[in-house]
Amino acid sequence: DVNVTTDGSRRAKLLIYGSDYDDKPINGEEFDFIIVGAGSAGSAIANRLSEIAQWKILLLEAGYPPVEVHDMPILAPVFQFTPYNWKNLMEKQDYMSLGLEDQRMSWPRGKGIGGSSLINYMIHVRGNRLDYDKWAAMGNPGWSYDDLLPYFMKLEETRTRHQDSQYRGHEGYVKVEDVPIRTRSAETFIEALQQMGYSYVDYNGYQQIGVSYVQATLQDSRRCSAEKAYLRKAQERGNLKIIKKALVTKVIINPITLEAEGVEYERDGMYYTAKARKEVILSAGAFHSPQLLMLSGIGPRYHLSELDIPVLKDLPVGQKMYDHLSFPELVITLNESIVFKASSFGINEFKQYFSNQPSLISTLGGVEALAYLNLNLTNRNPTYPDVELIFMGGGLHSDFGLITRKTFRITDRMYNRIWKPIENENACQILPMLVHPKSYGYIKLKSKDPHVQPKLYGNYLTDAYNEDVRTFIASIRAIQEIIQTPAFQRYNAQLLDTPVPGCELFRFDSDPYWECALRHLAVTLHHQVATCKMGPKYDPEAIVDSSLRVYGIKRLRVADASVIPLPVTAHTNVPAYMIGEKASDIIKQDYMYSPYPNY
Ligand SMILES: Cc1cc2nc3c(=O)[nH]c(=O)nc-3n(C[C@H](O)[C@H](O)[C@H](O)COP(=O)(O)OP(=O)(O)OC[C@H]3O[C@@H](n4cnc5c(N)ncnc54)[C@H](O)[C@@H]3O)c2cc1C
Repeated sequence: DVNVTTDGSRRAKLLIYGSDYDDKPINGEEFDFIIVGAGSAGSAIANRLSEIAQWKILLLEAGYPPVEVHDMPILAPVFQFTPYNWKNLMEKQDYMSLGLEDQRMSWPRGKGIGGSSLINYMIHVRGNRLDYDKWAAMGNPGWSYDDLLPYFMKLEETRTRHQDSQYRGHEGYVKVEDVPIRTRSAETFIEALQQMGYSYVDYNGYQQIGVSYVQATLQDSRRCSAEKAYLRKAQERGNLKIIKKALVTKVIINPITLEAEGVEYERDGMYYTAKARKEVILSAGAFHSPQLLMLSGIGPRYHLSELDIPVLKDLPVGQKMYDHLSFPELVITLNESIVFKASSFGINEFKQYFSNQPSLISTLGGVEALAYLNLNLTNRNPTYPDVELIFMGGGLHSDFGLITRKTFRITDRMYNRIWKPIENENACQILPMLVHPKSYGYIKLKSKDPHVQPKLYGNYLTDAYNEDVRTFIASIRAIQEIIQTPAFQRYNAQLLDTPVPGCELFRFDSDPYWECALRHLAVTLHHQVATCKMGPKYDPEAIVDSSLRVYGIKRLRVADASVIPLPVTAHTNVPAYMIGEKASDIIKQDYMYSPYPNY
């Protein structure tokens, strides 16, 4: 039906690439601001800056506009196999990813108008008060939780049933909803944690420690991407030009004055330039903002010299990168059918979805509930979690190993041994995610050709005191306790005890066994940060100051997840939106007081 619409304004013609945002490349034109990357942060900035009618804004995006099926939350993992993913792989790491194809972890990133918010799982978490208070304490004025709360509230319209209203926004562009369908296994998870003494909380409100159904970045049970939230209306303003399929190849910097003057970009094999009267803002994400800085001569001197890139500013770009690692192997079998099953999925689900009834199509690829626990390992503050537990009312077996496990590159050998035998059983999964890892990786350029992806090093589970492994094992013990609660035992819940192939030599369930299992099957949940770290001038790792200006280069800022200095107790989409909202206000204030802000 070509008239099928999701919001009354767009038609199924969007199934064709690029039918919206029907742009033409421009050459040599001047804009007030050029934003690179239409992802979560870049879209927010484009919207907010274009509120100033006399400013002319250019937003350049390497990927395509979204299509109608992006709206369907259940398809989240599928987009990793499409051109909407940059499809990066982590470099091989010794004693890590032993159960993954070629021992290389998949590190997806969204490529399109909407960025990673087009392919993410829509889990809506802002993080803990102490995350942001740490940022401020590190010498970043204006970034404490109290400073940022107005932005977290401004960006969202919270529609969830349970909420701490005074902490939540109700008029923002990003819509936050409950998932309309829930399994009884998720109810059981909530009940189990309550039996262990945890409260049901709004984890985006007063207290994060506790348990909750997942809050989702959904609008009317459909994906609410950055494109939908921030760009659809804003592009109708006459002063915002969005160009798709525009790969920015470098920032043009005057080598004498060290001022950013514009950018060079490539589209369909042709090269163009655009000039910035005021500023260039990099919002190309945690892999590509550092890549672009380095390609433009801003980065570690030794590394740029290796590639014959003239050095304009020696900064430790990409030298530190934190990420959130998770472990998808903890499967719980149950004796009743209270989980998602592939057999319950059929044409009816589509009918329900298109007639705006609760439907399985609106589920977040199986993610149903979250719990935040303090295991007293990485910190002693009882209000500050060290682990997030992600409850899925199904698992890697639910789609017969055809999609989700392939997003993680789990080998056939692993899948066939662990998950295949339970494909027809009632089973759910709890994934622990380490929120404050001690280990960190880094990024390097592979080539000075902007079309070649950078090299990404995870360096997981390498911290000196093995704290990351110990925290993971403590979280596995916590999950074992959860399974033993009366709530779960009502269903005779059992942790699957098939040994991970390669770890049979260790006694099952011993600490060394779990470490071995982690080194085979731990995977990223795609929250890479800190590659263009924000910090004060005296911080030897800092790339941008607390106004997000690149040290030593005028008229150039970075505003996206790459500036996050330390891992947050969150998935990183909401923090990226917050950074976009805050950056826009900083920029507006700078230029409202003076046309030439004082660098
Ligand atoms: C598979 C997956 C699942 C996730 N699930 C969740 C979740 O459930 N909840 C959550 O909170 N977070 C989740 N995240 C993380 C979250 O979506 C990202 O952290 C967030 O979107 C990052 O925003 P950003 O603005 O920093 O970058 P992005 O949104 O990645 O945007 C960067 C944009 O820049 C463009 N770009 C890059 N280089 C260039 C160039 N040279 N020229 C022009 N354009 C360029 C890219 O194509 C992209 O559109 C997930 C991420 C992934 C990949």
